[in-house]
Amino acid sequence: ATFISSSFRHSATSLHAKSTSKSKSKSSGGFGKAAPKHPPKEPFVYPPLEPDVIQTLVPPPTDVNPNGGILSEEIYDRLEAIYGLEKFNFAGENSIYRTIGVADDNETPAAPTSGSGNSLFDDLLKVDRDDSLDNLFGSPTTTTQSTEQSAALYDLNKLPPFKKFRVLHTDPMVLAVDDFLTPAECDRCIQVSLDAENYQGGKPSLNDGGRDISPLLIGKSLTVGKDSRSQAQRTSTTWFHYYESMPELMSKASRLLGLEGIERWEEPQTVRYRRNEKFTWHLDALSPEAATDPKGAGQRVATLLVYLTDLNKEEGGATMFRDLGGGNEPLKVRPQKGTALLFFPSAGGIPNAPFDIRTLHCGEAVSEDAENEKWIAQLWLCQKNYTPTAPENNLHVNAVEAMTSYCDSI
Ligand SMILES: O=C(O)CCC(=O)C(=O)O
Ligand SMILES: [Fe+2]
Repeated sequence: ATFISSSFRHSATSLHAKSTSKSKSKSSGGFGKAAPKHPPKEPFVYPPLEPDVIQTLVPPPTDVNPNGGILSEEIYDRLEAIYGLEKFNFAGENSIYRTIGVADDNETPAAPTSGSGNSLFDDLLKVDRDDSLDNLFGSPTTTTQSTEQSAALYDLNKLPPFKKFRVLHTDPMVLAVDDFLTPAECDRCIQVSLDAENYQGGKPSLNDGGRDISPLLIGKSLTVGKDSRSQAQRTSTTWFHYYESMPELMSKASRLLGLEGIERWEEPQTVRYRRNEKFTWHLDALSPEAATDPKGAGQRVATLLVYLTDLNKEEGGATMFRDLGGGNEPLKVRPQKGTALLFFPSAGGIPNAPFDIRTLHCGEAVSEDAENEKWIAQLWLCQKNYTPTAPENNLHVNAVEAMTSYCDSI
């Protein structure tokens, strides 16, 4: 147990590593992410799930349509009861969303009843937690650290509900939403990132009002070596974007989760994996310390990742969930252009745990001879309103105009 808890602490500390050339402290990652500058000498090995926890796993339904289909009532019920998403993919044509009553704000998220006993994670779970963590998925808080007032002018109802779901795992819930972004929208997300790289130090990208909206590039690609040091790292490149330069992603992500505004989303990111690049096993949830920082936005409650390029089975680049494959194999999600992957890093799992250890995942290496590079766009939803820190002066409210015209254009 001592080994485990100190290792976790090491990972949590790495969250505070400075990693940008603009001397801005910015972490791209969650709990357990390796810091680019001071990687551990050996890759961190996560302990296997304990038998009690393994028993809580519920595989996907057997009648999954490989081409995607609408969600069953049971899945909508789970999304509401466990994850607090009362308006997930809310009413519309072909949507089976129905009103089941508003969840009690004081209710603790449903969790499996089997106890953790002498869990290897007991030390970790004893960390003092803010009471609000017991209410992870309650209604969005009305208080915000940020001074912005983003009166939502956009009408997310103008976007049609999503219809092509694949339930990849039931508990913890892992969903794929096919055709989430159009191919053109995927290409644009990549182009916005590449333009910034080309103009780095040169001509900035300007919005209609003349404001510089170039994304911030934070991780230069590192060559993967054969030694364990380099293999322990994220070797890809990450961009932090202005909300206003990603109106499609912000609008559709909020529409999917049934949110009315975008204030709880962290900065949109894009990640590029060249051949041989990868991201090792980690949890997206924040460390208990970071998640309970009164100045912060609480825990990360949802991860939404959109594949911007296609890679076939042989080309690698899958998102892998170590413990959700139903055997010794991990659950592998192949990058399919336009498909969104949604999972929940911090609800469920073992009772009273500050995160869901069952969602341990990684970005598999892109193979040497893959035809396409792997590109993803990624968003994290926080428990409370989030105050963006990158790029400079990034504000949710600045996206209202772009999102309004995007929603109006649909
Ligand atoms: O690239 C992937 O498939 C996973 C990326 C990821 O898990 C992350 O960036 O947190
Ligand atoms: Fe992740």
